[in-house]
Amino acid sequence: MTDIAKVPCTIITGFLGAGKTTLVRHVLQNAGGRRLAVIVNEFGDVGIDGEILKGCGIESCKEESIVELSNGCICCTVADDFVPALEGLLALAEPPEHILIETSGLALPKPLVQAFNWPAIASRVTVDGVVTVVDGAAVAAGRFADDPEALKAQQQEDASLDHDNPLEEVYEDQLLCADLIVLNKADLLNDDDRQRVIGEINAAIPRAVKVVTAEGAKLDADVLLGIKAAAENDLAARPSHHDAEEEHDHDDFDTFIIDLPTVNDPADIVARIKQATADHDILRTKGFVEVTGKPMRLLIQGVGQRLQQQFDRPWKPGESRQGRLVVIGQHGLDQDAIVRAVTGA
Ligand SMILES: Nc1nc2c(ncn2[C@@H]2O[C@H](COP(=O)(O)OP(=O)(O)OP(=O)(O)O)[C@@H](O)[C@H]2O)c(=O)[nH]1
Repeated sequence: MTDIAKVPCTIITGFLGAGKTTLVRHVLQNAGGRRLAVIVNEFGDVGIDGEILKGCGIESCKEESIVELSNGCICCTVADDFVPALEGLLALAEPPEHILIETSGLALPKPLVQAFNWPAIASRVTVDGVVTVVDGAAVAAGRFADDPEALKAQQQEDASLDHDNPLEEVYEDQLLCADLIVLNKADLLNDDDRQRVIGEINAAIPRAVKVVTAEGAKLDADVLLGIKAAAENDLAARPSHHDAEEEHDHDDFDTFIIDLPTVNDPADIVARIKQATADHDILRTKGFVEVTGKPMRLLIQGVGQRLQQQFDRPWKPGESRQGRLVVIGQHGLDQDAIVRAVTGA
């Protein structure tokens, strides 16, 4: 049972680029009168997600209600960052009625749920639900499954190898913690793929969890909020690959930022990022760049080889127009080669 005196919090998790920020933005824009606040955590931050959310254009959604945590993955900075951020929101003159917490795409949600049992906050907040956003197209393409050929080669080399696929582990941890799963990017799935992916998700979770399909993460706030799971009291039902560990790290993944030169034609930089993504198996790119003669900056979002770009807002007076691109991939990225490929230098 959820204690009605506690402020409900919804944790929105899901792998890199699944559509978490898109979902949070949609909820903010369709809040149905709820006073919401957001804590948003980015891995490899150039402040893209926070800015997208602050630009939601809703009058009732004040900037002070959107807190960015960019000091690493939220699951590892609970004491230093997350708990103080939550306390800060609760101390606002008009405290939120519901808090959305967007984790980074590499965060494990369970340590965050556990944090709700910390004495400093335990009596004041509860996890209303863990919503896991899934990139349907990425799952359908086998992004998180083991590559059978690679696995065979690994095992031939060392039969005792405890096989470990970091992408799959993060993805599964996020599924296993869920109270609701949003199968997003339905526009990129045919009916057969959708059924297959739903079947795979259900098979991966030992308890019954509802899966809803969405495009652009457009779901009614009433579906997402008010689940009343009190997940912090239900940790045993949410197994994690990292249960046995005192601490975990994110060494399996690399991130770095590339300074981008001003471009004359957006098509060139987009083509270069696409090529670098393909050549180096990059998981996620996001950032912005100045285009010669344009008063707006160009926002670039890449999830695997699928790239989207749009002029998102005018440059602010006095603002640095230095373009920046965050690159995230599995450990071992060839940073120098990627910088050369993207900048054309
Ligand atoms: N085709 C398609 N693209 C989508 C959909 N939902 C989101 N996207 C796009 O996917 C990209 C990533 O979306 P985000 O909402 O930023 O994903 P995220 O999970 O917050 O990403 P990280 O915070 O980097 O992990 C953006 O370019 C979105 O426009 C969808 O339903 N269909």
